[in-house]
Amino acid sequence: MDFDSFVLSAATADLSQEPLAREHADAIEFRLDLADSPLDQLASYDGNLPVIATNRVEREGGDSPETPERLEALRLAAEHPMVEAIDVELSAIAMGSGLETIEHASDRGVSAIISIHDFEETPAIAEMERLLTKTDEYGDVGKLAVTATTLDDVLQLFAVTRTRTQAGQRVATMAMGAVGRHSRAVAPLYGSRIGYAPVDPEDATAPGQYDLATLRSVIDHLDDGT
Ligand SMILES: O=C1C[C@@](O)(C(=O)O)C[C@@H](O)[C@@H]1O
Repeated sequence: MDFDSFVLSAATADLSQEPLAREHADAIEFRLDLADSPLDQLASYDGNLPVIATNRVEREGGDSPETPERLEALRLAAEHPMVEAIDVELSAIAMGSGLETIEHASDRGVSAIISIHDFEETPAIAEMERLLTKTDEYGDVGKLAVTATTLDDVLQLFAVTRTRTQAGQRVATMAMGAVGRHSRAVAPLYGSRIGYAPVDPEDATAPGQYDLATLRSVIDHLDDGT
C-alpha cells in the first residue's frame, strides 16, 4: 500500500466484517489487540480489501500489553499476502523494539505506519511537527492522533498536516474526541492519507469516530464539492 492517495480504513477486530466494509472502505484496519484468535482469523481471511495490521499497545489506547509476543504477532501478520501495511508505535521504536518488525515487513513489500497517540491533549505545533518528522525516519506514513479540546487545537493539527505534506512527507492525522470529530472528514483535504472508521458505530476504536458509511460519504462530498 503506497498511501499516494487517501485510504479509508474500516477499523475492526472481526475480519468477517469485510463484505460489509467493501462498499465504502479502501482497506481494513485489523486490530489484532481487540480480536479473538487474530492470527487464525487472518489465516482464513479471504476478503478483497487489503489489510493494515495493528496490534495496539495499552499505553497508546490498545488492549495489548507490551510483550515480545505483541510484535511477534505483527511480524507474523506481515507474512500474510493480504497484509499490505503494519502499524508500529513511535514509542515502541523509542523503547528499542519495533525496528526489526518494520524491516521484516519491508522485506516483504509491506509498508509501515509509524503512529503516535495522545489521549490527553493536542501538543504545541512545534512538538507535533517534531514528532511527525521523527516518524519519517522509520516508516512510510507518520500518524498522529491527538485529543482536541478546542477548535484551535484542530486548526493547529490541520496546519501541521499541511506543513508536513508540503514538505513531501506522507502523514495521517486525526483529532480524537467530540471537538475534533470533524477533523476526520476535513484532515484529508490538508493532506492526511489515512482515515479510520468502524462499520458499526458501536465498535468505535477511538473517541469521536464516525461510522464508515458516514465518513465515506462526507469525505466524498467535500472532495467533489457536492
Ligand atoms: O491509530 C489509529 C487511529 C485511531 O486511533 C483513530 O483515532 O481513528 C483508530 C485506531 O484504530 C487506529 O489504529
